[in-house]
Amino acid sequence: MKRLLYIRRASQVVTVAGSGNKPKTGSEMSDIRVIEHGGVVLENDRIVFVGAHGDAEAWVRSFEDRETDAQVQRIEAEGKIVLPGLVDPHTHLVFAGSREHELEMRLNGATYIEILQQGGGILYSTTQTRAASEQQLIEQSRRRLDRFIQYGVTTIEAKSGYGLTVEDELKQLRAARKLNDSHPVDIVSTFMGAHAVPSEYKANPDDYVRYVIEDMLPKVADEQLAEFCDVFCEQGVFTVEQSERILEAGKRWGLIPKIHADEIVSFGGAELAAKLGAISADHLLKASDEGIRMMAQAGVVAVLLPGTALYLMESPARAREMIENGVAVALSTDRNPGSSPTESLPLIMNLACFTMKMTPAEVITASTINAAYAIGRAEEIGSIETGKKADLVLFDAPNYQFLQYNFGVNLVDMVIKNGDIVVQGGTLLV
Ligand SMILES: N=CN[C@@H](CCC(=O)O)C(=O)O
Ligand SMILES: [Zn+2]
Repeated sequence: MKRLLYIRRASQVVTVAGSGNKPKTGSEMSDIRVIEHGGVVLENDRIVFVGAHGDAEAWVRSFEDRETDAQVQRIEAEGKIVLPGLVDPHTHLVFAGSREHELEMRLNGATYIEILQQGGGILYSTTQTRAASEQQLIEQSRRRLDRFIQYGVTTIEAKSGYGLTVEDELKQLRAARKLNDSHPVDIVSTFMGAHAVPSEYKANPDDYVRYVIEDMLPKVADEQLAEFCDVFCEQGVFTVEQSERILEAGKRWGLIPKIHADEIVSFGGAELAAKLGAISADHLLKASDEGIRMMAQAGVVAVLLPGTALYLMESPARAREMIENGVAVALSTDRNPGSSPTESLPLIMNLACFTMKMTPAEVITASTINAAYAIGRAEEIGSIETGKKADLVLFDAPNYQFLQYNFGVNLVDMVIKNGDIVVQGGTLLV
């Protein structure tokens, strides 16, 4: 028997359609294709119709005439807006513990990199993650996923990078895979063995680079545990040359490059992303003019993380210059234990408006279709178009601007994942 879910009379359906086969750039980022008083019809896990109310009613009636034993569940969405399920293209989901003790260190003047170089930061989380079992990682990360979906996020990318040994990196990636199989949020995995140089290699960072290339990458590829390879390319972490070696090796194993680029200093990360044809370069607080120009030309998506800039008390990335120069911009929480402990992508969307001067329409593009491009999923998710996955979020808002106008509140009313209602009235059902 066929089963339809029909969301009717939404005050707006924000489809974010029309990107063709590339991310939205420049003025396209403002073109979010809103249908006033619209409806969306889902059949099992697919979108089968989207349009104005009258057309949606006619479509469903004709369907019911044809399929007399079909089940149609109607969801009244008056006063609400419907968006594609939000996509978070940069998280460090799987780790153990937390680092609240670092907040006061930073308030007293210690920098993020100084804390890392003293064995704290990423290395502190590495110690905790190494000590945790795969099952413990799954349990801690599942709670984070539950919060993600309550904020309307239906797909995330998740990186390894708190193991920094073969076994512990594999443990993180296997945990992500099991979570993907058991939780409604879809997880796309990235191998990030080059997140920091572990203490045991402090004196010989190049040996660690070799270890990542020769010992970690083949195993990750062999178990098909990741689609992307990422590197923290930063002064005091991995040099441009080391990053290039790792990402080129990743490519040889079929992993698509991503880069943590120009976060703390202008370091050539954006330029390297363009040179390697990376799918995204992320952070970019200190990206150079030339780096921005090269990214636009090479079609590298800029994944911007304004929550991290705020948390590190730094100026945010130059989103306006990027958009004006033709770079496709996406947004992310950067969920991690040390520089962005939040699952609230809607808060990040607020921050993108208020700290980077992105408009509400650009922010929606950046959190849906462009984010989907940043993780190679744009054919399936990121917009409300027939044939795409039935991943939707309904916000208790009369129009899309209302989302950015309100600040730090969760307006999610309903989340539909693969055609199933998983959040209703803001409450998690699964
Ligand atoms: N900058 C490097 N990595 C993470 C932070 C990881 C951590 O501090 O634990 C980031 O993207 O912000
Ligand atoms: Zn990160």
